Amino acid sequence: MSSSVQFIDGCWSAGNGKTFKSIDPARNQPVWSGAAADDNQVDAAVMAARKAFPEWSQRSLEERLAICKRFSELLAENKEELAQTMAEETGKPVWETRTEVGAMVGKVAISERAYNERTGTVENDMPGAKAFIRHKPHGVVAVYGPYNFPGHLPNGHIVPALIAGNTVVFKPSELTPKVAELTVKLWEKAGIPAGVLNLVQGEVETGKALSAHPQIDGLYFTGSSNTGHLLHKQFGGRPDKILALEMGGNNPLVVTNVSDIDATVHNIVQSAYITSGQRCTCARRLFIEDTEQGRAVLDRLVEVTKNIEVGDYEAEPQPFMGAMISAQAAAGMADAQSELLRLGGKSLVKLVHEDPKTGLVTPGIVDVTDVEDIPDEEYFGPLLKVYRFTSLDEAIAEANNTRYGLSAGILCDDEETYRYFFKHIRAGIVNWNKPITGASSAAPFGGIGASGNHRASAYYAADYCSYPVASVEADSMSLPESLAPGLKF
Ligand SMILES: NC(=O)c1ccc[n+]([C@@H]2O[C@H](COP(=O)([O-])OP(=O)(O)OC[C@H]3O[C@@H](n4cnc5c(N)ncnc54)[C@H](O)[C@@H]3O)[C@@H](O)[C@H]2O)c1
Ligand SMILES: O=CCC[C@H](NC(=O)CCC(=O)O)C(=O)O
Repeated sequence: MSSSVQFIDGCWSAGNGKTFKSIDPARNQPVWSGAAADDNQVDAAVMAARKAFPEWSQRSLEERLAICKRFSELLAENKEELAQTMAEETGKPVWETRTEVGAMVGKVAISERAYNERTGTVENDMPGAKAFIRHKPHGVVAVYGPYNFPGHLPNGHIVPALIAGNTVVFKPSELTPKVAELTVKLWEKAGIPAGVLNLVQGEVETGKALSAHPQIDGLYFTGSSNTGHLLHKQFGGRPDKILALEMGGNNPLVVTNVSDIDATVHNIVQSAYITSGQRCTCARRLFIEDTEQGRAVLDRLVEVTKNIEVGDYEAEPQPFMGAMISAQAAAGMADAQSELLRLGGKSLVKLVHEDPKTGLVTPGIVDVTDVEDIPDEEYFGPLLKVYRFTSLDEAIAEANNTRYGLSAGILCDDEETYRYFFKHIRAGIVNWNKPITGASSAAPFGGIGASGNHRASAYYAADYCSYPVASVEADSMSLPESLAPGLKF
């Protein structure tokens, strides 16, 4: 059991709340355990961030960046240890967790560029004065992370928030506390001043205490749509607080008129099954034209899917898919499959959760073409629903028939078809002949509908990390030549 797991005001201390633990889902072994932060500790973390804000926000951008750059170097130096810990806590194969650490390393340079380009200073001449656009940090912000990218996604809020001059209270997923602890230790080593970044570990109670704290100025959340909606309700009537929500999706991928069947299937597999289907951008619904060619794509997809390697994160050669986050999550996917079959879906590839003690699960495909009233749910795992269609308009209408709107894509040879799709599809990420996962940190990242609240992250995270200030400035004053009616001087 780790004893000092909370990082508050520059000091590590034990939690005063309930003990919780993380489990290696591939091997069913304990990884980490510690006590949660109770309400008083959450309060202490927020107040430490409040106290640290004036000094941190008044530092020059260069000074703040120097610490962030040192953090980025330390991430690179500690890549293997962090990637190994991510693999143990999430079950993701190490080839993938190394990529995740790489994305964290790259985030600092991208966020610096985004800060300058999107929230830098703009100066315009006007008669007898200058007009300026400048930006100021909000103050104390809470950052919530999900388990599927326990390093990269919270990092995508923390780095731009710190660059902009905010101070942060970080509440990681309770399923990946060790990754959070290691990451914050690297920030400490990088020289982050006391109180500027605080870590409160714990389960939902800790999250609730933080989101309800009156002294936070904003909350940046990446996680499920359910939790995001709860937070949105909680922030109702609080226009003074900034809330950025990055949530899930029920993402469609359309296939029509493709000549390279293997390339098509590769894009589908990368979209549906990477990270064992545990990416918010994963394809959940595959629309395939009911033609000879469409059927050939589907047959090949079934064949390739049956051969996808699933296994332990350290296995050599490496599997494409590791374990899901928990045995419970894997069982949930098997239940989702049963429900689709009960509703009339036809299994094309059976998702199998063989060992109930682990999160290891094989990928599945269910043909739901003839099923009515399919739940508009994000099944967060390797289960793909197939819809056979006869007209593109019908496919697009069904693709849009969701409360979500995160990612969408089309695989087709013809550019006109893509342009038409682009015009009619509703999502924050729309790709052509590429997987719909693997979004770039150098682009905005967010969805519409139940997927987000129009505060896109990644490159646009800079936007929600500060507020714009408009100023008209003149270094001297004089009476205008013509006065407004009714004024006498
Ligand atoms: N759009 C994106 O950028 C993005 C990226 C990754 C994951 N996701 C989504 O995240 C989900 C998986 O992550 P998860 O299961 O860890 O999400 P989650 O919503 O269960 O948890 C996210 C965080 O919120 C906290 N939390 C949970 N309930 C809370 C409450 N009532 N009040 C305050 N805090 C609370 C958790 O402790 C955790 O820290 C999927 O739905 C996925 O699509 C979205
Ligand atoms: O699970 C959700 C995130 C998936 C991932 N998106 C990003 O990495 C966005 C880029 C960023 O935040 O820097 C993906 O699209 O695979």
